[in-house]
Amino acid sequence: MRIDVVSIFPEYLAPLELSLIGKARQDGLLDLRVHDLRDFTTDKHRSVDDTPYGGGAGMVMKPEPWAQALAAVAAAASVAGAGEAAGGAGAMAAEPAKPVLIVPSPAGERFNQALAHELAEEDRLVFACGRYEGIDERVIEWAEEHFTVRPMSLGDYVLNGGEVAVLAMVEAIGRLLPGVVGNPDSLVEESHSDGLLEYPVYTKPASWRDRDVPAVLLSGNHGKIAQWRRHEQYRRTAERRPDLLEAFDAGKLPRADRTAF
Ligand SMILES: COc1ccc2nc(C(=O)O)sc2c1
Repeated sequence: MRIDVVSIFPEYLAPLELSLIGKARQDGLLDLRVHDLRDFTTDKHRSVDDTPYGGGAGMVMKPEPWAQALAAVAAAASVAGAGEAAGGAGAMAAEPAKPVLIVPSPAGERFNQALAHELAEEDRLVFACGRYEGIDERVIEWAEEHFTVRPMSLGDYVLNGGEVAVLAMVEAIGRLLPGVVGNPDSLVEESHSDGLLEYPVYTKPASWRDRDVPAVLLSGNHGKIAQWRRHEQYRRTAERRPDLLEAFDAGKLPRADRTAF
């Protein structure tokens, strides 16, 4: 997968050079490139914002730098994509699918684990990090010609810009790519992988500050352990995220067990 991120604060994306995502980049599992929006300005002040039409507080990001930056990214990525799609030199170049352009925004669709899995299947993702009061809306309209545009939000709160949302989304998506996480089994039983929150985990010592690990986990009875873990998932989800439980089919657990917590 190739990911391009455009931002006026490229250094904000430095954490993506660390840990699992950083290693995935070094191992060639993820081709992630960060671009400075100011490199696509033409004035001596490298300006990227201006006052809002209609008045109001704050500034709005100018459309032309964004169009220049996104067109450059689309062109570069499509060259790479065409090569891949055509199976190398000599073959007829297949028309690559339009990259997905994710625009972090409080006015976007809510990002979640299902979307992380969906986006992890894409060949290319482009992220446009807004700042100030946002990006001139005409950029989003124009971008539809070159991208599948998806405004996306981390949650019902407002950040100062898109970079923090991109850090979270790139980590959530990148860790799902083949080979990034050492043991792919660890992706199976984590929160939201099956619609429920994950069960509690414990390690040595078996007794710590007068608190003992649940005895079932020391029993060696794998059937009982699986049953206990499943029950804990339901209990935690009911306590902390009843909204998820509503979305989760009650038919997967006999009614009698559900009333147990
Ligand atoms: C101006 O760009 C912004 C501003 C706030 C904001 N908040 C987000 C969120 O996901 O909460 S994304 C985002 C982008």
